[in-house]
Amino acid sequence: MRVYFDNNATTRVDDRVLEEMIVFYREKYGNPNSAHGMGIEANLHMEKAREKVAKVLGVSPSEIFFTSCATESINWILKTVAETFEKRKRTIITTPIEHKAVLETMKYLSMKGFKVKYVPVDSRGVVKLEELEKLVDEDTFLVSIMAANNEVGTIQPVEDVTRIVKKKNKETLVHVDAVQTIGKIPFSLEKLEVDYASFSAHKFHGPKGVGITYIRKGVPIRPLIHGGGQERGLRSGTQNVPGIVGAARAMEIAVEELSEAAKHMEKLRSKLVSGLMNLGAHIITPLEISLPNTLSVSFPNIRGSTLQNLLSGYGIYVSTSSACTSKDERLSHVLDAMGVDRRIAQGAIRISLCKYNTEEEVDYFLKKIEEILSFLDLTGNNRR
Ligand SMILES: Cc1ncc(COP(=O)(O)O)c(C=O)c1O
Repeated sequence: MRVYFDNNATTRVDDRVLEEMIVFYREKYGNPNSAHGMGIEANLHMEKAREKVAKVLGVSPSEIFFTSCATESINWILKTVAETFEKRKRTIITTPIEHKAVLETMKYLSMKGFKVKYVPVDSRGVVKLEELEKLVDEDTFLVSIMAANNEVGTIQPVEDVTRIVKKKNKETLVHVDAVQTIGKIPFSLEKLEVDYASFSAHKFHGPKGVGITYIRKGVPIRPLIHGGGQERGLRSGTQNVPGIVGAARAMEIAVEELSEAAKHMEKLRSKLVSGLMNLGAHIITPLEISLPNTLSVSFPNIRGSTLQNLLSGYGIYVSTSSACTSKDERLSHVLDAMGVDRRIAQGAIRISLCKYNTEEEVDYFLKKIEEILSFLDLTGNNRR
């Protein structure tokens, strides 16, 4: 049996998405920037995809730009917005629990002479709004916050964040890393005072290699990648038409089937929570304010990486922290910022579910965890 419980890292492409994409490899493979019939055809489908994405997010198609991944979208926004403000304002604010795509870009900006401020989070991983209010000042040109955390699943009060930021300084712009929201919780930009947002198709049963960037009409932005002037002169490079078509279809499906999928994942997660608690696990994820698919748990006396390896031997795939950093033995920066006890943090594994997971998989997982625990108790190996 193969059990894939690492859906915050990436997801299986939905068959319906794959089916739509294949046509654009086999038949409609024109370059969307070519002036002839095949180019026009590809362009038409790409623009239809842009319209679909815009509709789902409640914005205008002219505010949607396609990139190669969310990491590119985030780099693009943070670096070029900083560049446009360079001579007037130099403070940028974020949180310590962001994805490395944000944190490493912030490090780069700091090296370039920008002042990066971090708003602390509480023990559940929720940003401290009163601290945010204190930090935003006249010099703050951008606040970047994630809508939901990839490691523990905590959902941020994005609406309160934007309200507080704009109240304190109406010129401060807001970027939301919304990568983990689609297909898990309702997320629309329609009523949010957000200026930029980033998404990634491979996180919601779409293909790898497609980032979706929202840039509100009229806000500052410059190209990060220069060349042929695609994406209205702001992101050069021939667009990934099959990927873009797939991304739009995946987003449409994710939103149409959200309530059913969320209920299903929540049900499986509840079963996992009670099963794991019976085995002595410590639940890290703040269940009531988190993504329904995410569960960060820790067992005393077993390293998360050891448990991950043993589970992998049974064909069960979980992660110890985010996929980009899980080969790194250092403690998770997210758990550290939440003030999680070192022993608990060392034992943490992340289970992240999707619509395809089943009760049988949960039962198999719980059975194998129990076997591993009793084996370790018997042998006394692998203890910290
Ligand atoms: C919250 C968050 N932001 C950004 C990213 C980066 O996305 P991509 O893989 O599309 O670059 C990820 C992926 O792990 C993520 O979870």
